[in-house]
Amino acid sequence: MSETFSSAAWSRTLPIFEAIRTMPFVTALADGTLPLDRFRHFIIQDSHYLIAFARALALAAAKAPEAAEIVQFSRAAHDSVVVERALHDDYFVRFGIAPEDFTQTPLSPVCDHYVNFLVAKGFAEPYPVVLAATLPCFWIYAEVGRDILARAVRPNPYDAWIDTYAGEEFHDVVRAAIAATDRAAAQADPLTLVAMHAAYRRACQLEWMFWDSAWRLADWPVG
Ligand SMILES: Cc1ncc(C[n+]2csc(CCO)c2C)c(N)n1
Repeated sequence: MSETFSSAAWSRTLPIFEAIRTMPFVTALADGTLPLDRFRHFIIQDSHYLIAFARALALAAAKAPEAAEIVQFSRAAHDSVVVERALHDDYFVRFGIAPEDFTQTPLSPVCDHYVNFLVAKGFAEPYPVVLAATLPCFWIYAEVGRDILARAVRPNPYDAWIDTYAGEEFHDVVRAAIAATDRAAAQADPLTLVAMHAAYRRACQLEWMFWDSAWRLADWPVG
């Protein structure tokens, strides 16, 4: 049998994953030394991001060829909004982010790019490419979560965040997203496969940039 899309995509982008694993934001999150302002920046931006991610998943659900996949991706869209609400109800309170801090903070340049990338793929591309664009969000997060868990210094101010993403329940969702993407790739023509790999790589790059943006407290250079 030929190699699956997911294993080819993972090995082609391994240097990006390695770069994410070792970046200052992720390292500081694991050892508990991450300055609060950087975590605050990250969760405010993530809150914006999760809504767009949900929209892209809902578009994937609408394009899915099988009823089971409509359920799978509309449930993932639902879960993404639930995670977003939990950020407000739990993390925003815990880390001292007032509702107006959120409403008055626009999307950072990187978040804006990632959001527009996901929504554009959702509207303009066929089902397999939409899945490839959304897969790194699931997969890289799960692997980074696992990796952080393995070296986390406990107790850690970010324990709750770490435990969510390293949990087995989340890994089941990730495995299902990988399997659906591989099924879609197995039916895809060569040009669609090329587009899938390009979308997957770009999303990996944006995952790296998202953490980096929070570490730098990045904002628009002119306002
Ligand atoms: C930039 C960024 N990338 C990935 C995730 C992870 N994530 C968010 S929702 C979801 C699936 C639905 O629960 C996953 C995997 C994130 N939070 N922020």
